[in-house]
Amino acid sequence: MSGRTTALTPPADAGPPVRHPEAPAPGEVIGAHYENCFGCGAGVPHGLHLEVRAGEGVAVTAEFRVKEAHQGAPGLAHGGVLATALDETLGSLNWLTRVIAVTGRLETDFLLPVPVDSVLYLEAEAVAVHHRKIYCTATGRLGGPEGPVAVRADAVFIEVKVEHFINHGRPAEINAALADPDQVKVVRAFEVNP
Ligand SMILES: CCCCCCCC(=O)SCCNC(=O)CCNC(=O)[C@H](O)C(C)(C)COP(=O)(O)OP(=O)(O)OC[C@H]1O[C@@H](n2cnc3c(N)ncnc32)[C@H](O)[C@@H]1OP(=O)(O)O
Repeated sequence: MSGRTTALTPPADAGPPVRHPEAPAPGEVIGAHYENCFGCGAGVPHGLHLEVRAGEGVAVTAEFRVKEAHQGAPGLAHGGVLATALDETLGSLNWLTRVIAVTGRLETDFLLPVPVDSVLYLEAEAVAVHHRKIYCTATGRLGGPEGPVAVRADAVFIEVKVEHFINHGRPAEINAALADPDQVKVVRAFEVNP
């Protein structure tokens, strides 16, 4: 055992998440953070193409239309794809706090089958912060933002430095992302505070 705690329940001395003063206004489309991101990028033909909007506090909403390329069983979304949709929505919270963080733990409940062509209405919220750990939760509903919950997740994201990506990412993509003349795109590729 490493001795480190991976629990999804915040410790008693955890604090509230803090919305960055320049976070997008509630209702504003946040947009893709990186065009080659499988979750949100327009450059990935079979990607999820999530459209994420800022919510109140440290919360976001997103919509994901399930396509044929996302099947597991015939006519139904693959569970791993649904977990990806939850993960990507949770990852978008980074842009509201302007903290760079990656998924450490993601625990998912699959409650209802999700058919191809249906729209999953996603919502994610950061609930607590303890040092580098951000505790957050997400749901995906069918039929509308108030519909029945089909999938849900609890997660712990871990704050990292931008070096996490620069040291571990394939150099071709890292160099291309850093070379983009659009500085907002550069910082968003790594969800870094500009
Ligand atoms: C740019 C944004 C894109 C968003 C896309 C959607 C989000 C994603 O999918 S991100 C990609 C998937 N995730 C990854 O690739 C992460 C891979 N893992 C890692 O790189 C490392 O394990 C990392 C950085 C998470 C932690 O490593 P390290 O920095 O050494 O942390 P470490 O010092 O061990 O632990 C720090 C704290 O985090 C906690 N922690 C570490 N790992 C976990 C875990 N898996 N679960 C819960 N807590 C954890 C530790 O308990 C410790 O807490 P405390 O301070 O209370 O003791």
